[in-house]
Amino acid sequence: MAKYVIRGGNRLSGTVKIEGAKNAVLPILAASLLAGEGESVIEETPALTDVKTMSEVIQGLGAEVSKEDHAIRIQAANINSVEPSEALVRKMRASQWVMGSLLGRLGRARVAQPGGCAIGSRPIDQHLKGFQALGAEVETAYGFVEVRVPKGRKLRGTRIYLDIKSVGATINIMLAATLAEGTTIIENAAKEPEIVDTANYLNAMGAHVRGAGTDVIRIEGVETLRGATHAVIPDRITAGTYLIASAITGGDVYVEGAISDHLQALIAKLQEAGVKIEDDVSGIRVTGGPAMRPLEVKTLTHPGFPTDLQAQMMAFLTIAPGRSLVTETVFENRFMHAAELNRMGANIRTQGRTALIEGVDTLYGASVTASDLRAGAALIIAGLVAEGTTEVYGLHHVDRGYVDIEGKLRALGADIERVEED
Ligand SMILES: CC(=O)N[C@H]1[C@@H](OP(=O)(O)OP(=O)(O)OC[C@H]2O[C@@H](n3ccc(=O)[nH]c3=O)[C@H](O)[C@@H]2O)O[C@H](CO)[C@@H](O)[C@@H]1O
Ligand SMILES: C=C(OP(=O)(O)O)C(=O)O
Repeated sequence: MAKYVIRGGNRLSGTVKIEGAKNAVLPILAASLLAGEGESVIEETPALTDVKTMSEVIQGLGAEVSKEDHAIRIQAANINSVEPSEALVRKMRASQWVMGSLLGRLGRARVAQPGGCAIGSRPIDQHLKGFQALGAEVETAYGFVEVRVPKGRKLRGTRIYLDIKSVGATINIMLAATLAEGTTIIENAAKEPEIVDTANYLNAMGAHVRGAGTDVIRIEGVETLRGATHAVIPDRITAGTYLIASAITGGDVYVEGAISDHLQALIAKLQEAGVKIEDDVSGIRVTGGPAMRPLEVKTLTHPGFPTDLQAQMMAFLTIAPGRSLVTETVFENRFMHAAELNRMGANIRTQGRTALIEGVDTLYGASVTASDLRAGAALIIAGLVAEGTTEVYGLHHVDRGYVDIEGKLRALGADIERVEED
């Protein structure tokens, strides 16, 4: 079992470079299955376990996949399966996105049903509602979802209103609709930058997707798509994590590659807490901190405050003077880090979807466990300022979304090491 050992108290300073976004490269790899001809080259892909898993998922379906440096090359002409490996699908929820691509390309997909996870039950009813509206038959049985275009028919474009602004459903429906007959309009679509990036890749493949990044996405179906070269956008959640990590230590860090437009909600909140933020075309500089004032933070879909930065923000607020309030509106159970932060001396009370944080003067090192990816990031952030030594377990979660976080934090001056235990 691996753990991070962190001796808190060092101020971070220097430059950290941000890699490609996990949540963009995953749907883009799924989208690459839509290419009936030609090679796709996906550049700026981060070396994460989730990216490896998605590469294995599409490889298992017959795609030829090779990796060189930060690029992944995919040839999807000879897809020969509509059933991704159950073991891989169960490892990672994002593999649900191959459903949209396989349905669009081959008219059928059979995919293991995702279960709930540490942050909520996460149903996929909106994905399936969209596929049905496009004319697919949907059957769920024996732990699998099967979606199929009836014999002799094609997917037909239509108007789909999402009851919930779901990132996953917006992308899955967009993927299937690219090769449907006629025009699909997704209303109440999610607007995350990763959806825009996926749409940009689809358009480079020859798709006609307009409006990604707004509430209404319009997709005019085309006959075929071909491979394309695309560079993935920088990871706004990783960037936000380093901004918060620097701020809690009162540091001075330049987050290279971070796009301030993608991080407006976080930047506004850090500024409200008294942290100084400056941005230029190449990145964002954060100076000062920790928080001088408490905050009220409510997670929302983009451009609201991202749920994927909620845990890290909560860690930041544990030592903010006064009483902060965090409300989680996206996932129903995303506070498991609160109890672990309390083990480090924080004073957090959760009730339903709200967490009340009474700022304390000092956090103390403890042995804590990450329940999910961002909980892991939050515990590392707390460890950076805790008195004494913090041990963070559950690193397989952290490896899903952060490339060499210990090396990057060490380069900024943190005392952190990864220790492999028997
Ligand atoms: C790989 C990836 O990109 N994951 C991101 C994606 O997850 P994901 O795509 O799973 O998140 P969604 O936007 O779909 O989920 C938002 C909310 O809608 C609910 N819901 C969703 C679909 C559905 O059919 N029915 C339904 O009820 C979910 O349970 C959740 O409560 O967006 C989330 C919200 O920004 C991020 O936290 C995740 O990091
Ligand atoms: C929740 C996340 O990812 P996933 O949707 O893959 O679980 C995340 O990136 O914080």
